[in-house]
Amino acid sequence: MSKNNKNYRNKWKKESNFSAQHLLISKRLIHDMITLARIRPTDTVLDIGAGTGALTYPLAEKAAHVLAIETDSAFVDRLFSKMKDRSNIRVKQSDFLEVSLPRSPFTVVANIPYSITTPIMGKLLDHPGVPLQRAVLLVEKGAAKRFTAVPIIDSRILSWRMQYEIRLVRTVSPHHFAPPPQVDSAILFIQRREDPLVLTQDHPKFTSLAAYGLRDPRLPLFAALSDVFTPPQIAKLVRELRVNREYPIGRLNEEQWGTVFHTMLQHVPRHCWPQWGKSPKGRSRKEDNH
Ligand SMILES: C[S@@+](CC[C@H](N)C(=O)[O-])C[C@H]1O[C@@H](n2cnc3c(N)ncnc32)[C@H](O)[C@@H]1O
Repeated sequence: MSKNNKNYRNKWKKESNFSAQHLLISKRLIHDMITLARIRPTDTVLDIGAGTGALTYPLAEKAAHVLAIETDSAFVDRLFSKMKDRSNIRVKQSDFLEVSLPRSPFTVVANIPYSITTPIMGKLLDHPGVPLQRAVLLVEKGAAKRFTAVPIIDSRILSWRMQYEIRLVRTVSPHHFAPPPQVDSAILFIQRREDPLVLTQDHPKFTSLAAYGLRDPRLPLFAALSDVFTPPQIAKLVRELRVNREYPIGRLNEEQWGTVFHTMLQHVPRHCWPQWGKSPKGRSRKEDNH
């Protein structure tokens, strides 16, 4: 390491006490993220892990309100000292995972702490009643790939994607940050679906079906769902899905899962629906052949 780099690292270490504080230093990237978020003058925007405000201040120029959440007290002091003339910024020194989310529609634009990416995603996306409209997040590239993977073999991610479109916009190299992280990052774009594939009130039923159906994503569809649907129902279902009964369940897309779910709601007696953490009771072969 060169002497300059060493000095820089030591200085940085003194300033922060958390090794994942990779601050954004690319004006271009900040501009691109905010443009992607299509902020309107009436919007409320959350900046999760605001750091020294690289995103917070430009966001405040576009939005009605910006809520900057940050745990590090040194960063919080800097955020306060720089916000004098900005009355639409609220700084909250808090763990994001402990914060109450707004009850009215909001957007998130953030370079989040990578160490808690999945808990952050879960807090934003697990409950469709949370009025998140859109999010533009910088995350580790590996995580972005996992959230946008095709086929979808993770039932929690599938449940998110029934409510939200999730897209990996582009890879971001480490030199956009100081200090640079050891991994590539990516811009993740999350947009609430105008027509969700599952209604908010049905979401818990869907998450139970998804967890059960994807318990082994390699299973052929007829075997994976044999406790839920009767053989004639499976035969009709696979025709609608335009696949054959041997098709691995882990290869269904979001729209196909929507069809499976709505067929279950319509034609399968309630006592045969999977319940969270339990196997379905099983279909008796004598049951009606809808
Ligand atoms: C990757 S840095 C981003 C900083 C800033 N947004 C930027 O782009 O320059 C992540 C920030 O999240 C903060 N942080 C870490 N854990 C947090 C948590 N649980 N809640 C809120 N902020 C957290 C860190 O202190 C750090 O400032």
